[in-house]
Amino acid sequence: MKFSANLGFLWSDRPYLDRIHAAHKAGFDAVELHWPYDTDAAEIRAALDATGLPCLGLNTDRGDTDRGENGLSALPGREEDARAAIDQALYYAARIGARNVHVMAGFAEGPDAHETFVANLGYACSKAGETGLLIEPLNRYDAPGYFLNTATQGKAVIDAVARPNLKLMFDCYHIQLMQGDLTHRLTDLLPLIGHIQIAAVPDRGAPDHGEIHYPHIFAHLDALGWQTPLGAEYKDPRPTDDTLGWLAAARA
Ligand SMILES: O=C(O)C(=O)[C@@H](O)CO
Ligand SMILES: [Mg+2]
Repeated sequence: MKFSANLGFLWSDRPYLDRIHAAHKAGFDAVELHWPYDTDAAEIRAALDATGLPCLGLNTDRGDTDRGENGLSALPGREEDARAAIDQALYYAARIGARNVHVMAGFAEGPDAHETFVANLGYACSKAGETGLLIEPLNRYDAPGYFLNTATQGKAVIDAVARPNLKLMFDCYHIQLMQGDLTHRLTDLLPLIGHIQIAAVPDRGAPDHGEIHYPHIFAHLDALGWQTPLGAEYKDPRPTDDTLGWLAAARA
């Protein structure tokens, strides 16, 4: 199994460029970013080229975080802002060679939000070119009021958009908190999944403790033929270099 370092969380005590080199030194196979927009894309690209690490993805801008926004694409009436965020993410992704853009839904509910999300995702699919698009259900404990909460709802949105370049970001941490049954769900949804992330449940630490026995998940994904690096997206109180025993164990 291969692994991607999510540099939104791992080594978050240092600048993005240093995080890429830290991930390389630690033996990760890829990296992924959250919101790298304050860092010059050419510099990120140079660090990726220097390390040989592919970048698996980044997120659309959240909007006005001072007002608590966490994505714009499911917000009725905010289509112009949502599409500007999609354009910005696709442009940045193309410059650094990122494989995917995660289009963030935001805090919204109801049929109008669903329709808005579907329309904005349709726009993103038309503009994405070679870049893949992802949507990610977030759990209700960390993100109460977020539009997209379950893999089941994610599938309904993907079915409604009906475009081959839109897939599900299956974050085992969020799905375990909302629905569980990870083994069957990964099997059933595999054709729709574009990226998989991991963290311990419920504390979102390194994937070496808690409710999810990750050696089983890794073996299961291996048996299913999954090859894309799994995104290590965890927040652990220890310095990142001290949390990587799970990575060594998975490699053994
Ligand atoms: O929180 C997560 O999980 C993510 O993957 C973020 O990129 C989106 O909030
Ligand atoms: Mg995630």
